[in-house]
Amino acid sequence: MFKRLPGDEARNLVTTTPDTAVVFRPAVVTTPAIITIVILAWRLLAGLARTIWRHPIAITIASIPAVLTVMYGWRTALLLVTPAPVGLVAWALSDRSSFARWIGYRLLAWWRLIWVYRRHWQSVMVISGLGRHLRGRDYLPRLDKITCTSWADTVTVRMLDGQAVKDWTDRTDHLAHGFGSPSCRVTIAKAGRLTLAFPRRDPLATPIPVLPIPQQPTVGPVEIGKQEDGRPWRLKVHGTHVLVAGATGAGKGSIIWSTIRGLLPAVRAGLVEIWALDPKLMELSYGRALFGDRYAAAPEECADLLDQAVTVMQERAARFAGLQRSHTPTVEDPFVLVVVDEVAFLTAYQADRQLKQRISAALATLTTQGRAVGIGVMAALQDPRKEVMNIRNLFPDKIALRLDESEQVDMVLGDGARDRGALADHISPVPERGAGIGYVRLETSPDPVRVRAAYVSDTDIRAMVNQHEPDHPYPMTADDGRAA
Ligand SMILES: Nc1ncnc2c1ncn2[C@@H]1O[C@H](COP(=O)(O)OP(=O)(O)OP(=O)(O)O)[C@@H](O)[C@H]1O
Repeated sequence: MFKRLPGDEARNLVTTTPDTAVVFRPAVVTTPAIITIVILAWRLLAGLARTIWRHPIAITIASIPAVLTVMYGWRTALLLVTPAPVGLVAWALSDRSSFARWIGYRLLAWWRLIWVYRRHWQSVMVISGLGRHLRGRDYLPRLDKITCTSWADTVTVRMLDGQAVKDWTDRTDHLAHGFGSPSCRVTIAKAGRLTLAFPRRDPLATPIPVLPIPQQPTVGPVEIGKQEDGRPWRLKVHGTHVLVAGATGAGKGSIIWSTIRGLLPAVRAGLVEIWALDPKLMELSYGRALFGDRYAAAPEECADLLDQAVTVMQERAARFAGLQRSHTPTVEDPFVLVVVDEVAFLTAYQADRQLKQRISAALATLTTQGRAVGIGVMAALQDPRKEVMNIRNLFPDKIALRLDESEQVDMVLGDGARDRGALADHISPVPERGAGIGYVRLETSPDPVRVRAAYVSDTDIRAMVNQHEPDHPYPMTADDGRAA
């Protein structure tokens, strides 16, 4: 127990014994001013040398005007130097993206390094507990490199010896707020080094309008929206199974419909069949004509349709055995995508035990053996708990849209996904701001990617149906509702 004592050295004097007259006075050695000046000058020189060493091009460019002024006087220097900034402005105005790539983002990175990261580094590290203050010295993780993209800063750091990645993933909140960003995502760059991504703005803040139907038939990854870095979000459906989890109104429909839309030309070419299970009688019934007689709503019909899919799967497996190990879609053996909206209606909430077991067994069979023979399952559900969906781990690719609770994120995307920045429970419940936004964790990568699906409105679905099947038996009119 330390006790502060009054007096002129109060800050430095302590005693371990309460109410005692014994006082330890630290010896104060006055450093001569000249030594302090030499140390400061040395630090200044070392800093200058380090800057020249690290940024030779920037230093050369910055010193050209000064050198020209000394050699030829300021008028000539001004005349010689002016074309450079004028040229840069012209470049920026005429080709913004190449200017940003070569000059703009580099300048921004330098500015953000000085103004944001270096300025706040020490305080954020110490207060968040990632740095240590021991015996008067700060031990801080090293800030290595900053790069800027159109939407985020990527900061490479070297961890302190003995630190674990979890030490950082546990503190993403501290880091995000400390550096003035809405979030922070941590990925491993290499042993001992991490990459922290701090978004500066949200490129997914506004809804993405429906994407055009592809010109060519494709079963390859289907473009269904945009990734956070601005690149298209292409969802693989052939050769995998996809689980889409999200609370009510999270936008599961936009993922299902964007996928169907992207596959339409292949459906028309006979390379893909979409089998729809719509136990809620809401989402898929609206585009029923696209599925022909591969559409089921009543639980018994759904069970029958799933059994049919299993039969197709087994028949193909028997035929392919020993001949081919992967499936190539053909008109004879098209890729079958079984789309299930609200799968829990058929499993957890199904009162008929026998039917429930039949459906669960068929789904488990398809998800364990279907992908090699060209049968894929895309299932949507609201509640990802194991009691509701005990086969969720059989889906290699998972998408977490807005979820109600933070624990649900790891249930959908797997352990540690939320720590790695998949904040699906923070997605806005306001449809314009949050519907269709989610995090994807692909089989091949542990790092969740933030995405937004394009919004396929009722009018778009109607247009798809009318364009695909002008003579279909379920004509769509402007008055049709989704629950038709
Ligand atoms: N990608 C999107 N972009 C913008 N808004 C969207 C998007 N997807 C859906 N919305 C909006 O959110 C609303 C709810 O979407 P949707 O019905 O697809 O959610 P859901 O997850 O299927 O909900 P539920 O489980 O209750 O059926 C839509 O009516 C629409 O207004």
